[in-house]
Formats: sequence, structure tokens, C-alpha cells
Amino acid sequence: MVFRIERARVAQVRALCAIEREAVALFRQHPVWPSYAAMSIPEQLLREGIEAGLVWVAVDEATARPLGFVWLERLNDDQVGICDFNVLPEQGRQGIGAALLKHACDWARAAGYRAVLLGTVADVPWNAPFYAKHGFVQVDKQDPEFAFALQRDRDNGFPDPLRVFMRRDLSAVAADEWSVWPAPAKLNLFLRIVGRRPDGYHELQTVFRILDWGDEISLRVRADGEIVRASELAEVPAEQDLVVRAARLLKNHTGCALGADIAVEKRVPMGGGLGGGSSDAATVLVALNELWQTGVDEDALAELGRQLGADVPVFTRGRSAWAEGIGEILRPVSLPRRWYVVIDPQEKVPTAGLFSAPELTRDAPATTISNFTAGLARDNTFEPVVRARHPRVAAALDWLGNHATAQLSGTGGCLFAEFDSIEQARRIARRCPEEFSACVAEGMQDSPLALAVERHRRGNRQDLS
Ligand SMILES: C[C@@](CO)(OP(=O)(O)O)[C@H](O)COP(=O)(O)OP(=O)(O)OC[C@H]1O[C@@H](n2ccc(N)nc2=O)[C@H](O)[C@@H]1O
Ligand SMILES: Nc1ncnc2c1ncn2[C@@H]1O[C@H](COP(=O)(O)OP(=O)(O)O)[C@@H](O)[C@H]1O
Repeated sequence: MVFRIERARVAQVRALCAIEREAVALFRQHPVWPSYAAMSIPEQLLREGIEAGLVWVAVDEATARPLGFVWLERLNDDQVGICDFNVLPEQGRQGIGAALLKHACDWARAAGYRAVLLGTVADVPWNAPFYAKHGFVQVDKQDPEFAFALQRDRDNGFPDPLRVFMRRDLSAVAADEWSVWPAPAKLNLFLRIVGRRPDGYHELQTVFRILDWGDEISLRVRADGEIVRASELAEVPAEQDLVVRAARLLKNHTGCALGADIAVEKRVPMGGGLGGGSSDAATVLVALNELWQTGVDEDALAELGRQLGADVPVFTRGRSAWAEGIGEILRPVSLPRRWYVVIDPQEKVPTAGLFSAPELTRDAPATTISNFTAGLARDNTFEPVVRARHPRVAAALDWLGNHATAQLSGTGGCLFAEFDSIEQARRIARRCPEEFSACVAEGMQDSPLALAVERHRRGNRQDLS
């Protein structure tokens, strides 16, 4: 069997759940069976894992049929856990499990995590002994970090003596190895155009909320000084790609002699008003500044970002913020913990075209942070223009508007609604009509990029000490 490992897709959720049922059936004669038989993977959770890029699948090279998968979860800023891991029993003994496990651990290390943890069954060869063969060591299960998992076992009737927890430590990545960095999406929680500058650019007021969901950038330092894009992006030649332009800009600004290979895993719809391209650029600026050790400070990185696009500085600074000017005058705002259903109506909405629309309101009344915080400013100046010009976006706004307060992000076409709990958001996302796509994301105070920078720095410091 020739197989390859790739990131799982949402369309594979059912197939992965079926693999889990088959793999679990191996425990039919085992004391854990009653608790395993009663449980199955909640499809929505697996779907969210896939959207977060935390699930990898082994597929048959010839037929693309899924043969096994591994699913990681973030436990805290420095550790990931293996949430689930299964290979079809008929495909055992071909190295599929070992390859999946290696892939997941390699990714965690490249993302700066310091350890992978898991809970498994002590006495079957394909569980604890398999992990031991791949570098995992048993840890004290009375450690408070496992209290939650042990309680869950008790609730599910899992026999306690058969449970073991294991851990594999990871070393920090060197600059000439691939490292991975998040490029989170943003929402505009409101957006008003309050004026126009002599150069034609529009003055706006907005609140950028950074999400825990977005693209992923892989970087590897090159000694030859070249900037090389190692992934394809539909309709965007390498020279115009914001990630290449960001790397060149930082290189020219600092005179750094090093180069970089850059690969982008795109998840954020392009031109959707979620700032995906801007965030990719910001991540390249911030992460290369770490890897090249060029020491550019936060203000100077934001200024470089501004040269690439109005939305870039909020991502380099890495905090949800109130914004004015063309989006570059930023003030951090403290926002309550909220979850969002983000809908992609799958319609391209051109930003420049909307800014030049004659019917656009360009003199909306300016508001204040306290009005926004009091819930008095939730409008988006572009919404009526986008509604009139883009019927699919209007239909998506109407659908979401039947369940919650629907808002356009940026110039659209993506839209969202805000919820007090993740469960409420999931309930609505599940009902999304097939012609659109929906995902659930949490609003962040600090950007996942800022957290990743801290994680990589901690890792390097610990390895040095
Ligand atoms: C309006 C926002 C809100 O987040 O929309 P989205 O792009 O996210 O939908 C952004 O500020 C957009 O930022 P960004 O997408 O980086 O815009 P840029 O590349 O700088 O500009 C694209 C074009 O939009 C127009 N433009 C953009 C920003 C602005 N404040 N006034 C403008 O008139 C200009 O014609 C410019 O050539
Ligand atoms: N790395 C990139 N990712 C996305 N878009 C890019 C990138 N580089 C250049 N672009 C161009 O920037 C445009 C706007 O991208 P994006 O930031 O995704 O949307 P928006 O500004 O609506 O939030 C895209 O349509 C594309 O032509």
C-alpha cells in the first residue's frame, strides 16, 4: 500500500468517524469495551479540529481513500495532546500509524510546542507499547494536569488501572528547519467611513477582532539570501504575493543577508473581508524578524506592514484594536470573551470597487469607543452597497439574520454573528445551508501569532539553558 499524509478536509469527517468505529471494534473482548462502545466522535468537534488544521489523514495514494487519521488539540501555550488517533484495522502493520504520529509530532515541534501528551490503554500492543516505541514515556497519572481526563474516565466507566498517560518532549526547531506560524483572520465588529483623504483613501473607524482561526505560514531560513515561495496561490503570481513582498520589504529594510522559503496553507477565503492576505504578510514580517534575528521593534514592523496594506499593522501588533485613520491608528481594546459563526457566501467582493462606489456613504457620524462598548455602534457602511450588488451575500445575511444579528466583515463578502457561548455558535453553524460554508471561531485578545512568538522564544531559551 502506497499512502501519503495530508491535512484532513471537512468533507472527510464522516469517513474519519467510520475509521474510528472500525478501529474501536478491536476492543470488543477487552474490559474497556463498555465505555468505548457508548462513545463516538462528535462530528462538529472533529470538523472544528479540521478547520483549525489539527487533523492529518493518511490516504491511499491510488484511490485517495482515508486509511487513518491523527487529531491534535492544544492543551496550553506549550503542549498539545493527541485527541484521537486511529488506523483501519485491515491496514495495520504497514507503518501508517507510525507515519501519522511522526507527522503530528513534527508539526507540533515546528509550531514551537514543547511536548505531546496522550492518554492510552496500558495492556494492548497497539496502544501504550506502540507509543513507547515512538519516544513516548509514561508519566505520573496523579499529576494535576490529568485530573480532568481521569474524572472523564470515571464518568465514562473506563477501568482506571488500565489508563496510562504518556509524554514526548520536543526540542526547539533550528532556523534552517521548517517552522510554522499562525496567520489569524480578523472581523470588523463595526465599520464606518467618516471621511476621505486628499489621496483618495478613506478614513474609517472600526474595531478589529482577531480570531483563533486562520492561515498557516511555514518558513525556513536560506543562507543564499533568496526569497522563494514554496506554495501556489490561485491567481496570485509569486512577485505579487503579499508574503513574498513582506519578506523582501523586511530584507531591504534591515539589510539582512539571509533569505527564506515560504509556504502558505490558505484557509481564509481570499478577498472575503477577513484580512487573510494582510495577516499572511504580517506573520511573515513578525516571524522572519525572529528567525533572522533582525530585531525590528513593534512600531517599525507596523510601519512596514502599513506599506503593504491598510489592514496589516493590526496583525503585526497582535492585539484586537479600535482603529482610525485608514486603519493604521490603533488603540488596543479589551473585548469580552465571545464566539463567532463566520459565513463564507463564496462570492468575491472587490475591495477597491466598493470604495469607489458612488452610492457609498462617506460621511457617517464619527462614534467613540464607549459608544461601541455600550453596543451603540454595530453597523457597517458597506453593508447596503454589498447587499444591492451581491445577491448571494444578501441571501447569506438574510439567512444568518433569521437566527442572530448578522454583520458584514470589512468589505465582505464574509459575514458573521457573535455569541456568548461556543455551544450557541455551534448550533447555528450546524444549520448553515449547503450553498454557503460556516465555521466557528473564538475572538482573541492577543493574537495567536503573538502567542506563537512567545512560545518559540521560550523554546529557544530552554534549549540553550
Ligand atoms: C476596509 C477594510 C477593513 O478591514 O476592508 P477589507 O479589505 O478587510 O474588506 C480594510 O481597511 C481594507 O484594507 P486592505 O484590504 O488592506 O486595503 P488596501 O489593500 O490597503 O487597499 C485596497 C484599495 O481599497 C481602497 N481603500 C482602502 C482602504 C482605505 N482606508 N481606503 C480606501 O480607499 C483603495 O482604493 C485601495 O487601493
Ligand atoms: N498571500 C495572500 N493571500 C491572500 N491574498 C493575497 C495574498 N497575496 C496577495 N493577495 C491579494 O490580496 C487580495 C485581498 O486579500 P485578502 O486579504 O484575503 O482579503 P480582504 O482584504 O478582503 O480581507 C486577494 O484577492 C489577492 O489578490
